[in-house]
Amino acid sequence: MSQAGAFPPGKKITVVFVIGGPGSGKGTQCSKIVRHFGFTHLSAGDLLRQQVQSDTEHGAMIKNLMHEGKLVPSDIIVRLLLTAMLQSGNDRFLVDGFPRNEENRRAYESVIGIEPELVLFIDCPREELERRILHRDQGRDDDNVDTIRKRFQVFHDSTLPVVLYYDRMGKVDGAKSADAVFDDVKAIFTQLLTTQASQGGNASSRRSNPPLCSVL
Ligand SMILES: Nc1ncnc2c1ncn2[C@@H]1O[C@H](COP(=O)(O)OP(=O)(O)OP(=O)(O)O)[C@@H](O)[C@H]1O
Ligand SMILES: O=c1ccn([C@@H]2O[C@H](COP(=O)(O)O)[C@@H](O)[C@H]2O)c(=O)[nH]1
Ligand SMILES: [Mg+2]
Repeated sequence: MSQAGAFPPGKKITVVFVIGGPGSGKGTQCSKIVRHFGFTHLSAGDLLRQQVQSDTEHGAMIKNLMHEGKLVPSDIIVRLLLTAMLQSGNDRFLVDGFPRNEENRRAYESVIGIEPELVLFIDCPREELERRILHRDQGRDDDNVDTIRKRFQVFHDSTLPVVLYYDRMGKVDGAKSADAVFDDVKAIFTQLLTTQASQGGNASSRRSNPPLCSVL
């Protein structure tokens, strides 16, 4: 059953999914969007890492799956996202790195049920992604050559098909500099928020709107 009713009645909630390969700059762009457009950034990976660090009920299982580059069960991540959304008090959310597969998408739809108004897809060649991750130096357990290969495989096999499910997709060239990518992101968000303001409502990602940007 959808939890959209868990939000204050009459409050319009805007959700944007931010998707891209490992190291494509999702977190980097989300920080800029937060500063510029006042969204709350919910990184699915960060929420899971917090669970590992706080040694919670599922901490050990999550740690092992992440180390293997595998996906954590949908119910866990959806519950974390919903809790973070409700706690934030905001009405604009960037969901970074989720959904990762079809099962994630369905679980989100049935539990949270707020259709994303945009799927921002950050496209970047694999060699560049690998280079960035191996230079990231943030102490992430999964930033090693073996796990990176597995994460790429999951992205290619499971995540890309989910991106294609959505009509309302904004695709940017993530191989440019972070500031140049943000120029493109800014244009997409400005268009989204302007359209929302003029329509006084949602511009849902599954309605027959033209894509904001070129599709894959
Ligand atoms: N456009 C860019 N050009 C060069 N380096 C970048 C760019 N965007 C981000 N980076 C760098 O690449 C690394 C990965 O970026 P970031 O953590 O934002 O990616 P991500 O998509 O969130 O990755 P993950 O899926 O692994 O969480 C970081 O070190 C970041 O500083
Ligand atoms: O929806 C999700 C998001 C993430 N994971 C797991 O976390 C790691 C790291 O994710 P980042 O987005 O790169 O921070 C990912 O490889 C998965 O193991 C997940 O299971 N579900
Ligand atoms: Mg990230």
